[in-house]
Amino acid sequence: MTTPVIELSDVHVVHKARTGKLFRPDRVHAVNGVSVSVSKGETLGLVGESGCGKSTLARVMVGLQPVTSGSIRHLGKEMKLNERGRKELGRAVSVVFQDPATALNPRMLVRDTLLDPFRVHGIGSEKERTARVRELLDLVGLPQSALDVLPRQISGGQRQRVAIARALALRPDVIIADEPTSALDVSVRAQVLNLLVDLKEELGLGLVFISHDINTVRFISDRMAVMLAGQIVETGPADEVFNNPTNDYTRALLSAVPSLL
Ligand SMILES: Nc1ncnc2c1ncn2[C@@H]1O[C@H](COP(=O)(O)OP(=O)(O)OP(=O)(O)O)[C@@H](O)[C@H]1O
Repeated sequence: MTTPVIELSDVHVVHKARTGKLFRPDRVHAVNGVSVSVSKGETLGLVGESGCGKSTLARVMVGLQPVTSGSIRHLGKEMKLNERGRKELGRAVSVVFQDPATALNPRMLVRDTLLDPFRVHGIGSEKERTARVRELLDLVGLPQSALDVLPRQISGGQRQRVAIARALALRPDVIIADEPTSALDVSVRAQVLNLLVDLKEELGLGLVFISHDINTVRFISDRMAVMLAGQIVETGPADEVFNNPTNDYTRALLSAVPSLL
């Protein structure tokens, strides 16, 4: 078996609650003992309803969220979440967020948005950076003329392609796509999903696809993990989970019965 690119073991994250209302717990156990991994060339689908801890888990994987306990390994090496470890994880794993309208700087030309990761990490000469930026546009199916526009001058689907290009800039091993199509028009959702799948295959990436929609997760994933209240309650090959769910909550998601939780 190949070494997973990212492997989390028994990760816990406890947030301090945002408001200290009466009768409301002052702590939220957002991730409660999660062990999960993703390998190169594999799509792991993470499904669960709003508030179950998916985004917190995504932030852990990219090194942005300190963990209360548990370990994170990158290519078998345990990562300490100090400045160096965070930087290493941040290069190996990148994220595509839900809404490209807010994820992209509205005042930055696409060219500068794509050059930014190289500038921040001090990588390459100006000429090498420009060549790589042109390559990135090709990879995500955008014309070179897109370099000189602002995010608001292109469509939502094109903006998400820019966000995907930026996520690919530093040649990560893993891309985390956190509800990457929910803010887009229905008509362009399938195109963006197909682009992610094509890129995963072409570049041998690990892809973590996060969604509350189990049907989309099944369509895109090799393996699926179902999350409920900070825990993974079911995991396995996507078709198996979809066709023979063993957990009641997975069954509820599949039959689209509104959950009372
Ligand atoms: N920085 C934070 N401080 C305090 N509580 C937080 C913080 N981030 C998340 N939470 C809480 O932790 C729980 C899990 O949130 P998280 O955003 O990870 O879930 P999610 O499944 O991604 O939800 P959504 O799909 O709505 O983003 C929620 O109860 C949320 O309110």
